[in-house]
Amino acid sequence: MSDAAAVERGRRAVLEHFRWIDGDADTWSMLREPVALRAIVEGIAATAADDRPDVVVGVESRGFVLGPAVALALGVGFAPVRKDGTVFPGPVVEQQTGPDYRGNRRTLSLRADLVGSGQRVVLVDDWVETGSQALATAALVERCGARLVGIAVIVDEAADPARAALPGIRSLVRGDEL
Ligand SMILES: O=P(O)(O)OC[C@H]1O[C@H](OP(=O)(O)OP(=O)(O)O)[C@H](O)[C@@H]1O
Repeated sequence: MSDAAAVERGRRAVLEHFRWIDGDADTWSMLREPVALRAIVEGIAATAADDRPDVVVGVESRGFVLGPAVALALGVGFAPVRKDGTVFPGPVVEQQTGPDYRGNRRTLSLRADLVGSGQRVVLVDDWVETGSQALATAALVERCGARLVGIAVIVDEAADPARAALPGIRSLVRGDEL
């Protein structure tokens, strides 16, 4: 069972600190305040705990901030999903995304030696909208012989087609609450 009190503390922190800035979502300011940062990290971890991950993955760049913190809270390790042909030594699998919320297509990469065959993987990020990056991450994880069993984010604004194709999305708030 997830820790409902921790999820609620995370949710309150997001609703208190979230801002729109010139029409763009600001999910950085909420991480600046230490009590909110802890509440958000622990809240995401509480939502993800039921998925019993062996490893957390996070997509560059906001997933690199939240992912390791949530992994620490869950007592598991972290593996990065990098974007767009960056130097990434080791046995790498690559996957192109569909158009994201800005219409951009990305090439995501994951090191196959960091995700073990048969492992349960949870994706941690700040936001899911079109689901393009989450879908590509699911494909990468599968090609490593593992399985994406859940997605844990601050904000769930997932489009219906992506939601149907993805594992369960757990979030602190929905997009229409912001
Ligand atoms: O559901 P989607 O349409 O794929 O969008 C969600 C993704 O987009 C955002 O990242 P962004 O590409 O803005 O990169 P950033 O974290 O470097 O700002 C967000 O952090 C997710 O990773």
